[in-house]
Amino acid sequence: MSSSSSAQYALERSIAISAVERACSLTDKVFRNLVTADTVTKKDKSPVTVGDYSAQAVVNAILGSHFPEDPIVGEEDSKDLQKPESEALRKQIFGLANEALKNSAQECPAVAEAESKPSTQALGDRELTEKELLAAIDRGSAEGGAEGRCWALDPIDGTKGFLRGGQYAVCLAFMVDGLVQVGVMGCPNLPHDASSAKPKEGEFGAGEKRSDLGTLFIAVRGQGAFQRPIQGGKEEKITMRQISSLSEASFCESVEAGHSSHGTNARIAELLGITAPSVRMDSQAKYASISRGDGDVYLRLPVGDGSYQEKIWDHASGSLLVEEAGGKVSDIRGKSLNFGVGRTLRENRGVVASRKEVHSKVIDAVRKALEEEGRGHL
Ligand SMILES: Nc1ncnc2c1ncn2[C@@H]1O[C@H](COP(=O)(O)OS(=O)(=O)O)[C@@H](OP(=O)(O)O)[C@H]1O
Ligand SMILES: [Mg+2]
Ligand SMILES: [Mg+2]
Ligand SMILES: [Mg+2]
Repeated sequence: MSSSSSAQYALERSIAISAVERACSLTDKVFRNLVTADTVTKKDKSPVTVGDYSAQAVVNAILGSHFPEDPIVGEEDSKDLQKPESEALRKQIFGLANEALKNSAQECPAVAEAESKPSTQALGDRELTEKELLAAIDRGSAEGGAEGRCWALDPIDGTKGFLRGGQYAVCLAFMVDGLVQVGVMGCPNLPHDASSAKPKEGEFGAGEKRSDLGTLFIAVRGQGAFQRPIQGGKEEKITMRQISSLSEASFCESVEAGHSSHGTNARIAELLGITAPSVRMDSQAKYASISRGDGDVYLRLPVGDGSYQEKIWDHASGSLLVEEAGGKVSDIRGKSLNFGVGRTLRENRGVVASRKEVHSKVIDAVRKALEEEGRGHL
């Protein structure tokens, strides 16, 4: 077994933090300048597209300059962006991504140190060309697998939350031989302290951002889970809440019923004697929330025939955060999530995350609820 000294994966940790911070300030800017109430009523997804593509370009360019050999499994690709009718979109992405990459070395000591080594290519000295930016986005087309180093990136997780002015997350994970070793998650709209008043949804673009919003979560296998304000500040260790009985627990679930079955969740709560209302939240902010004790159980039950394969970038960083905060993450049958079989979690169905001690009880309730619905085969 490898050692878990804090030096292990220190460079991957700091480069990942720098990349996620940079992507978060970009997506925050996109939200403030491009998302309007009109965008949402008209179901115009273009701001999300600009945000997704530019954030993936920025993170991949940073990873590519420091770890040129590392494959990246990222959600987006540049196929649609290459179409002639996407020229305006390409221009926007070009401007946003280059601005975000500017001065990357000066702002982060770890990045500056790494960039001073002759083996890495400095970023920010000159603008990336459009071709280089598209290539950076397509660096995310790796197949994943069980061997060697690999990154998983979701440039904007919870796209619907992003548009609503609710929760979304920039999620980056580093894996070795299919096992997540580093997870970094930036949640620009999540308060540092959950007990502070919830941010109002629907304040599209206007006004100053509340200073207590924006939290960065970091986990390294064997080294614990931490959070700090995304703008900078001291990291604090986070752990899941200690509950003496599952009946005191509260659930965290998706906003979209099409992503996770709300009805089955309600039955599971009943079986476990849980009376607290479920907290609904978009994105991997759900994993972050239970990691610091804002809630206790994250349930993501398959909808319909259960054929949807979860994507590795939707769970890699969040699942490590929960494990390092004292939790256990599995699929609905209690099987560990296998991140080493490609771009999806094709060996798993759904996700259940909770404190280790109560996990098997939650799995039993999940099985019972699914059997009652005639979906015990899932
Ligand atoms: N059918 C189905 N089942 C399960 N999951 C699905 C499904 N369709 C999409 N997705 C993925 O859900 C990601 C967002 O998950 P959330 O938990 O944040 O859902 S939600 O935002 O509350 O809707 C979302 O991630 P992003 O695309 O990055 O937002 C999708 O990858
Ligand atoms: Mg996602
Ligand atoms: Mg996404
Ligand atoms: Mg998406």
